[in-house]
Amino acid sequence: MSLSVHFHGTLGRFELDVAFEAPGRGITALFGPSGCGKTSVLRCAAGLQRLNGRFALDGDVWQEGRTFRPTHKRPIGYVFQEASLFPHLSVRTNLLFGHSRTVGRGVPEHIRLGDVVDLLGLGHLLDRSPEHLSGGERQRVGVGRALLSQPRLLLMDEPLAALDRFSKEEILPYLERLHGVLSVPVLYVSHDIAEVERLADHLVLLRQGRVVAAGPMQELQADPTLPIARMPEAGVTLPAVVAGREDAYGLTLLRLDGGNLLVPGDLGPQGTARRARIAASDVSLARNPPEGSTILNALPARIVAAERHDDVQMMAVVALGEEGRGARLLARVTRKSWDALGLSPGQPVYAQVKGVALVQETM
Ligand SMILES: Nc1ncnc2c1ncn2[C@@H]1O[C@H](COP(=O)(O)OP(=O)(O)OP(=O)(O)O)[C@@H](O)[C@H]1O
Repeated sequence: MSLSVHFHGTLGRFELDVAFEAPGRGITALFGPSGCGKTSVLRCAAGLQRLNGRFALDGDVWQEGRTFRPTHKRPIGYVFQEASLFPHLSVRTNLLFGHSRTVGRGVPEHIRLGDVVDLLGLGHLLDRSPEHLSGGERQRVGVGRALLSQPRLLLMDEPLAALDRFSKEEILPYLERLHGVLSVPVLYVSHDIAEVERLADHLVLLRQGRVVAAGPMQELQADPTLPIARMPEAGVTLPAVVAGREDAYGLTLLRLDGGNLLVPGDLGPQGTARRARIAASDVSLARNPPEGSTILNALPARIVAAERHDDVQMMAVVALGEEGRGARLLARVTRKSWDALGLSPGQPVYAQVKGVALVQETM
């Protein structure tokens, strides 16, 4: 853990008291409903807002007691909802804007123009004017510009919120590549759970200025007591590796921790790393190996926890593998079948996976 965050104080009538630790690598998402304090935490991290508390990155203290490093002395890149690019400068010059103010003044260059151009697919746009870019392209330039200022921390505040669905889909794969390629940690604010699940490795759930839970994405997703498990789209995102093909049927075998899944399509050569999303509504439970079913995937697992979801449904957490030591899935099942099968935590079951949505490449 090398990002240590604690801010407390009041903003107008809003009380913020947020403390969490996060890894010094990868994307940490701050997620919660509108007005819960996400942007305020980011502004405090940037030094744009001063509340009491402490902020340290890799042991380097930016705020503590009377110590308060002003924004211009914090090695951060900040990406907002809309990139404010200079309209009279080319994309290349816009990209290099922060670069000249850091590398030009002796800051070591750990992120180079060529790397950013490759990562964000900007090669064909370099000589264009920002006025002739789509919304998604502008945001990619905004991200590139922030990275080229050689930040040690990237702050992203709803970077996709202003984009239409099509542009969002276009830019997401570029952002997905960020955490695989760069070692710069990212604090990422969003109120869109689908976006957060695609991008983040670590999650901080906020509510009314407080941290509800913080931890690795997978762990929090599989906690039936948290508000994200109550959302209709609840599910888990698991690391997976392509383990083989069934060419005759157009299927790919994906290896998860504790079990294998057959999924449609060509997901790349053996060994390709993927992120597989399995929705709670796509998992059902059986006490015996299912016979005569069209469902391809029935994985041995063990029930580890269960919560009543509503009047009709239960939310169960199952851990894959006969011993129940593997990855955890959520399963939303009716209370009626839960009772009829006499299910309870500790029992061995078969998790029937009806569908695997979103299978992304990770690098
Ligand atoms: N400088 C300020 N003065 C007074 N109130 C403030 C200030 N900054 C933030 N607030 C209040 O703090 C609360 C949290 O705001 P914040 O923008 O951090 O929430 P958020 O979770 O990012 O919301 P959204 O998702 O809608 O952007 C809001 O009620 C806001 O009005």
